[in-house]
Order: sequence, then structure tokens, then C-alpha cells
Amino acid sequence: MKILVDENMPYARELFSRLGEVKAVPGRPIPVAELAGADALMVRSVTKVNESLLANQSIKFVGTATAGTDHVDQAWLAQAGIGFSAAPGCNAIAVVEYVFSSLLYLAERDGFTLTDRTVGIVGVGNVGGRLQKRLEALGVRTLLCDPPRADNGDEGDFRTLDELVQEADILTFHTPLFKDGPYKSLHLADEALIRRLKPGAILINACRGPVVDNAALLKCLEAGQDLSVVLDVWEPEPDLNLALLDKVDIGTSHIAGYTLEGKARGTTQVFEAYSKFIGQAQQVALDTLLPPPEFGRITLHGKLCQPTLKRLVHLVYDVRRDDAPLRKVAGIPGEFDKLRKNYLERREWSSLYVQCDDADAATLLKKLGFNAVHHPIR
Ligand SMILES: NC(=O)C1=CN([C@@H]2O[C@H](COP(=O)(O)OP(=O)(O)OC[C@H]3O[C@@H](n4cnc5c(N)ncnc54)[C@H](O)[C@@H]3O)[C@@H](O)[C@H]2O)C=CC1
Ligand SMILES: O=C(O)C(=O)[C@H](O)COP(=O)(O)O
Repeated sequence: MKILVDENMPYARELFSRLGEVKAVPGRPIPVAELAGADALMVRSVTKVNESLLANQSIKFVGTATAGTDHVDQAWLAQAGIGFSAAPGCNAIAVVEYVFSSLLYLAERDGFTLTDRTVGIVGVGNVGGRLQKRLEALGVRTLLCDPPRADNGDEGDFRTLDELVQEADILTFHTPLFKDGPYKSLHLADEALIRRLKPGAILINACRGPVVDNAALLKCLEAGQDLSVVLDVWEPEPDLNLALLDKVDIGTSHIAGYTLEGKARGTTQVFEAYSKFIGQAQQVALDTLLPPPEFGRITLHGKLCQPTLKRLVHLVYDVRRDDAPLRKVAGIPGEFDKLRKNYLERREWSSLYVQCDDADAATLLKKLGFNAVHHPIR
């Protein structure tokens, strides 16, 4: 059995070689000749999977180690009898921690307190839902917009996008990219929406580039609109608009989901799905794969205030470490993908064991996702 895996999928060789012969290949562009005789294809978001790639090939299963699936023509796979699995939620924690890292940086830079701000979350799924919980644990007011969930009768105080635009100081997008249909999200943030944002608002896009109309955003920023912007994703990728990068406050190379844990979960989820597909179902415990983190243990004295939380969050992951390298190489062909391929190891907050002498600090840090304990420190 021949299994093709994207070369940017940690632990793929280790796991898939339990099932057959593994060949690691680049995802953009994928070497089409390697598809010959292959039984399964494991991709990331950069590989377009459709009829033109797979017609008349031997592939029987496609896995994508990603949450988003807009690069995969699932309807064509289904009618061609090809099995499919994505990795829902694999990197949701990573995206939430990217958003927090960005907000805590902007709060320090601009001198505001997060608990004085209202955060509008557009798309309340794996990412948006976890973001809501962590923000609310911190005492930040959130407003939620998710028409598919609202129409489904899901529990929750769902508002219209218009209400969020009117009321939110921070608007953050976490929807899939739908190019059409009842829940079309292509250019959900168009020029009219961007213009109506509150003065001094923060706009974050860490889902898919085209959810925000990048040309319109640039137009508004060039016109001097009072708006801070965090973009992890671009329209288009990898050839992002350099003038826009120059205007945004934080710009990164589509790495919001790139914690080691997030990527490893993506690999294990598609591995488990494929092993089940071929009748050899098996489970993988994530902690048997992951190395020890760079920072293992820290003690925290006293209460948890915003500046302390910021220092703790940035000890694990400071988003500026990904902003600077993009500004340095953007526009050079191949460099956007190289930043992603050679991504410096990044861990999730849960990798940090925080011993607190204050019980409330420990409780809050635990709710936020740190591995925190209350323990009197002498
Ligand atoms: N930058 C990065 O590295 C990453 C980006 N993503 C992107 O973020 C998206 C969201 O990720 P998850 O939360 O894991 O997906 P999810 O599928 O768990 O949640 C998406 C939510 O968006 C809602 N939604 C759909 N259309 C909407 C619309 N038009 N308006 C408002 N809400 C809408 C859905 O009902 C759902 O609740 C993914 O589809 C992917 O494209 C995900 C992970 C990493
Ligand atoms: O999971 C998703 O959806 C993402 O956007 C991934 O984090 C993107 O990573 P790649 O698949 O492009 O490496």
C-alpha cells in the first residue's frame, strides 16, 4: 500500500508507516507523478483536491490534516467513491492562543484593558466557541454571530453580524470559506462593513483570507480609517498584497493553527480515520508523540493581572515572532511557504505548568487553558 503524505505533517511517517509505504511530498505544487499507484493521499490546506488532480488515479482515500476543507471538492470525491476525512477542531486551541497573544500585545501597546472591551466572534464553532469560553473566563464581554447555528436552533445568544459591527470593539472572524450558498462567507467583511466598524476597532482574520475583502480593507486603511488589523490569512495566498501587509498591525503567514499539538492532532485524526477506513482501526495518544516543551514549569506569586497574563502568554507564544519574519521576506517568491515549512516549534499554553500561591490565579489560569495548580510557595 502506498500512502502519500504532505511533507509538513509532523509524525506522518511514523504513524502511516504502520499501514504501508509512506512517501512525503510537497503540497504546493504537489508532484502529480507521485500519485501513480498510490492508495491514499494526506494533504494540508495548500493542495487543491478535485477532479483535475485525482480523475483516473488509484487514490481511494483523501485525508486533510486541517480544520478548513475549502481546498477539497468533497462532492466530487463522494461521487467518485473516494473516502474522505478532515481533522475538525485539531488546531482550534492554537488559533485561540494566537488571538489572545495578538490582543494582549495590542492592549499593552495601546494602553487598554481587555475587560473594558466587547469582542464580536463571527463563527462560533471549534475556534470561536473556545475563544468565547476563554474570553468570558477572563471577564471579557462577547457577542456571537453564527447564522447556521442560530438557524439550527442551537443554544446561545446569537446576534446578527450588523449588531456585532455596531457594538463590538474587536471583531474576529472564525468561519469556513463558503464561496456561495445560504451562509456565503466570501467577503463577509466587505467595504461597507469595514467602514461601519467603531472608531479604534480591531479587526482580526485568522480563518480564510477571502472572508475579508483585502482590496476594500486596504482602501479603508489608506483612507486613514481608525482601525487596527491582525491578519493571519490573506487574499490571495501565498502572493499577499504587500501594501496591505505594510498597513496591518500584525501580519503572519497563515500559522495561527501551527502549534505542535495542533499539527500533531491533525495528523493523528486523519491517521485514525484512514486506519478505520481500511479496517485496521487504531487510536493514538498525543502525549506519546510530543517532546517535552521548552519551558516546563514556572511559579507565579500573587494575583493574576493583565500585564502578568500577557507575560505568561508571551512566554509560551508571542505573535511578533511570526510578524517580523513575514515582513522581511514577503514578496520574494517561495518565502511565504518556506516560513510555514520551517516553522519554529510552538507549544500550547497547556504545556506550561504554573504553580500559583494565589488560589484565584490558579483557578483562572486553569480556565484559560494553562496547566495551573494552587500550591503555597515558600
Ligand atoms: N489560520 C489558521 O491557521 C486556521 C484557520 N482555520 C479556519 O477557520 C475556520 C473555522 O475553524 P473551526 O472553528 O475549527 O471550524 P468549525 O467548523 O468548527 O466552526 C465554524 C463555525 O462557523 C459557522 N459559520 C459558517 N458560516 C458562517 C457564516 N456565514 N457566518 C457566521 N458563522 C458561520 C459555522 O456554523 C460553525 O459554527 C476553518 O474553516 C478554517 O478555514 C482553522 C484552523 C486554523
Ligand atoms: O486547519 C486549517 O484550516 C488551517 O488553516 C491550517 O492551520 C493551515 O495549515 P496548512 O494546512 O496550510 O499547513
